[in-house]
Amino acid sequence: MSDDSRPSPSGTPVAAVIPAAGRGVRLGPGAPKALRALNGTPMLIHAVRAMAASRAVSLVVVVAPPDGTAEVKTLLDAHALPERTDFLVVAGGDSRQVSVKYGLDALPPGIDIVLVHDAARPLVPVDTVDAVIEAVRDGAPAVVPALPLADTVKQVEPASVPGTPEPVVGTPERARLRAVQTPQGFDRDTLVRAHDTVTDDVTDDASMVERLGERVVVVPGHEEAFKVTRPLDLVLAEAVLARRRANDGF
Ligand SMILES: Nc1ccn([C@@H]2O[C@H](COP(=O)(O)OP(=O)(O)OP(=O)(O)O)[C@@H](O)[C@H]2O)c(=O)n1
Ligand SMILES: C[C@](O)(CO)[C@H](O)COP(=O)(O)O
Repeated sequence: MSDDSRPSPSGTPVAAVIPAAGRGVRLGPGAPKALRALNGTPMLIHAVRAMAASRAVSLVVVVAPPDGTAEVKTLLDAHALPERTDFLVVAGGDSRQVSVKYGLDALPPGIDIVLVHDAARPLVPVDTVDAVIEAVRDGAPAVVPALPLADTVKQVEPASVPGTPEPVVGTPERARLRAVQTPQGFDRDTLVRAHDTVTDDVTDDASMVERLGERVVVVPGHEEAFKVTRPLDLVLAEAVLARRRANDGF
């Protein structure tokens, strides 16, 4: 998986926090989403390999389902992972935000850049990971990979009577919208401050940094960094893996 011929990027060590404690309700009944198999390998292992494929990443912290830390440790031991990377497993919380916080709390000193990467985005290419790291090293306190939208987006109000159509109240200019992926990359102190300060419910870490008034920038995301959320996404993920196998024997 990792290409050890790739030169190691210079700079401070980078850690990746992988929130993997969700249940995967939208995927349907079964094991916690991160532990479900893609091409015979747990989604989480694909995500861990995607982070460890970057030669800049020296530590991966997996935030496991609270009742699944032993199982996750066993999985990490059972799968071939780069020896140059260290791994830690901690228990997650009730929301993604809390799970990420628990991952941050486990980071040792000496890590200056932190990636936060969904276990549910198992197929992000290493070039995207490295592009995020590079942008943080270039001085941005927060970096998100993102893609332009294919669909037009409408803003709605809740329906006045449940079950009836929702009124549309606006159409944001699509050219200025981006669909945001992970890994999101941060200056560690900035991200820790955001998690210590912001109490609103948010759906990504960068929006916490935005609330601090700090600069957040976008780098190009990748279509293979999509989030496995609903059953059709599993079909797409298997197809991407089959294409990779056909192309380069992955
Ligand atoms: N309490 C939680 C909830 C989510 N996550 C993680 O956050 C990532 C993105 O969340 P999402 O895709 O929404 O996963 P789930 O919360 O599992 O999905 P659902 O909302 O369908 O239950 C996933 O890797 C998930 O494991 C987490 O670590 N802790
Ligand atoms: C962090 C994220 O993947 C960026 O698109 C997304 O916001 C996670 O959202 P979810 O509510 O956990 O599905």
